Amino acid sequence: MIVDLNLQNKLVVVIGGGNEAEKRISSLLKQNCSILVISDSTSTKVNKLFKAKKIKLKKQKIQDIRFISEFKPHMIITTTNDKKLNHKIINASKRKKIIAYSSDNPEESDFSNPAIIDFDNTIQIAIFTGGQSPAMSKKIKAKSEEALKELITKEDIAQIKIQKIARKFAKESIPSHTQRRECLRKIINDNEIDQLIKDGQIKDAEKRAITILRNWK
Ligand SMILES: C[C@@]1(CC(=O)O)C2=NC(=C\c3[nH]c(c(CCC(=O)O)c3CC(=O)O)Cc3[nH]c(c(CC(=O)O)c3CCC(=O)O)/C=C3\N/C(=C\2)[C@@H](CCC(=O)O)[C@]3(C)CC(=O)O)/[C@H]1CCC(=O)O
Ligand SMILES: NC(=O)c1ccc[n+]([C@@H]2O[C@H](COP(=O)([O-])OP(=O)(O)OC[C@H]3O[C@@H](n4cnc5c(N)ncnc54)[C@H](O)[C@@H]3O)[C@@H](O)[C@H]2O)c1
Repeated sequence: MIVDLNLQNKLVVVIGGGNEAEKRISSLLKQNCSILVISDSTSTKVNKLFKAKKIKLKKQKIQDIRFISEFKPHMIITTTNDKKLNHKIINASKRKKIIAYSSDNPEESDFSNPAIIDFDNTIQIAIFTGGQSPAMSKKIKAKSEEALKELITKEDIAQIKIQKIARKFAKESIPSHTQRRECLRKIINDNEIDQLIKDGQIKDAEKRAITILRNWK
């Protein structure tokens, strides 16, 4: 089942600082969570992220699971090339009811990582084969990305941003769920908003959406 984790303001500990850590960290960076990497050695990319203050880093070889009680993370991702250690960490996380992921142990991890096609940090499309073939996920991602770029336009992304503002306003000003839905649909299908977005007049498109909301009865 593909779900979206809410990691807002949570601490995520990543053990290991190699290739796999890089992949997991780059997904986490989009989540507005704190990231602490603990690893005895780190790749250039991980070092750069530390220098840019995007992540915290502890250069340390993990030998036991004391870091769990020390940092009390919400989630633990272990990416070391030491299978025994990864296993020890995932077992301890489970005992402590902490969400856990191990790069070499999909069966015992609490979640999986699909291949993600991202549009402007606004739309994410996931490709997943249920662990059958990561390489095929990668291939299908590359194929789909080209086709989807034709389908999903800048205008769609702008409309999503307008809808975000409009939904907040609608939740405060229109009490009925059915009416809110109708009003938001009207904004999506409004020709004037559509044209303003196409002309790059995003502020005016937002204003027009708010006018529709204000006049809704
Ligand atoms: C899609 C993607 C997303 C991402 O990683 O973010 C992803 N793997 C990617 C690439 C990739 N990974 C591997 C290869 C080499 C070929 C091969 O082995 O097949 C390639 C291809 C390449 O690199 O070219 C090796 C590998 N992968 C896993 C294991 C462990 C095991 O199977 O036990 C091993 C063996 C390690 C070893 O041999 O030591 C396990 C998983 N990999 C998953 C995701 C999950 C299932 C996803 C699904 O079913 O769709 C799962 C189950 C992990 C999970 O639970 O999250 C990303 C491409 C996306 C992109 O590039 O955008
Ligand atoms: N899920 C996937 O898609 C996928 C893909 C490739 C590899 N893997 C698996 O992920 C694991 C890691 O692969 P990688 O390519 O990132 O390896 P890597 O060698 O690039 O990185 C391993 C990192 O772990 C650190 N480390 C090792 N022992 C440690 C310890 N005791 N304490 C702290 N840090 C320690 C190393 O310093 C290094 O930074 C492998 O077990 C591999 O089988 C999974």
